Amino acid sequence: MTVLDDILAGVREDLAERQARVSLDDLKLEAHRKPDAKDPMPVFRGDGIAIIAEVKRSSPSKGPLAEIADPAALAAEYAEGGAAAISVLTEKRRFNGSLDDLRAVRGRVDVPVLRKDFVVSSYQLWEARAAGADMVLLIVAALEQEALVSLIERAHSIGLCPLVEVHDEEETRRAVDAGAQLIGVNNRNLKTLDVDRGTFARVAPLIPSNLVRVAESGVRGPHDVIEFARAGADVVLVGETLVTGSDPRSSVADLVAAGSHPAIQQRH
Ligand SMILES: O=P(O)(O)OC[C@@H](O)[C@@H](O)c1c[nH]c2ccccc12
Repeated sequence: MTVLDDILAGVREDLAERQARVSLDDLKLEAHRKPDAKDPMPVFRGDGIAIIAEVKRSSPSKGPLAEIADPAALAAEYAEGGAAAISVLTEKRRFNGSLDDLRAVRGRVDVPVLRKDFVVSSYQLWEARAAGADMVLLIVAALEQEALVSLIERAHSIGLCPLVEVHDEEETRRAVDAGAQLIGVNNRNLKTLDVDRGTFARVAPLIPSNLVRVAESGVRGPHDVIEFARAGADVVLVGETLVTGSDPRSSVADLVAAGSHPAIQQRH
């Protein structure tokens, strides 16, 4: 059993509990009352490298990372530093996240918000929209191809922008075939939790150049942003470095500045 299988088993149990408490119809009603979702794609395709900054309390590899007393205040600092979007972990058991964290962040920032979780059912897409998310993560390694295709389509129809996550060549082919427009290459293998920063550069060439490429995980600072940008990233997603650092606003600003370095060739 891989770490991912283990996480997914917990996710399914928690999901069944929520489904027993809140009907899909009620969720849909709540989702329809929300203002329209914000489309992150124009900014992701714009000048410079966009930074997605993550609210991450804990990780399966390291345990607790940071005491985040006020996730909305942290997200506001990220946005002030120039983050193009905010990612919020909502998985409970391994990441100590919640939809309450997402709602709090949504209430504070104007930039698009990503629900970072292990989505296996369209119920979770409605939950995301009802909590005010604009984007949702879909992990190829966690989904059969048919489910991946249908969750991508369903996300679009709800107004959510799916970020489709891969970590090898085969998963990348599946993501492209499934119609993903925004593909995240996770430098961390979710089956072993190992980080290999070479993953992005290896896999990115398989992503057609009209799609948007996101480099995820393992960013220690501006230097890594420049490396991923040189390897073809349009967007870089950063968590641990920001939550464990002392000044999230200026840390994000430094990453944003690195991403507009003149040595980086723009692809779009
Ligand atoms: O903390 P890091 O190494 O900067 O990584 C952030 C993000 O990429 C990571 O949290 C992540 C990427 N894909 C995921 C899928 C599920 C949970 C978490 C993740």
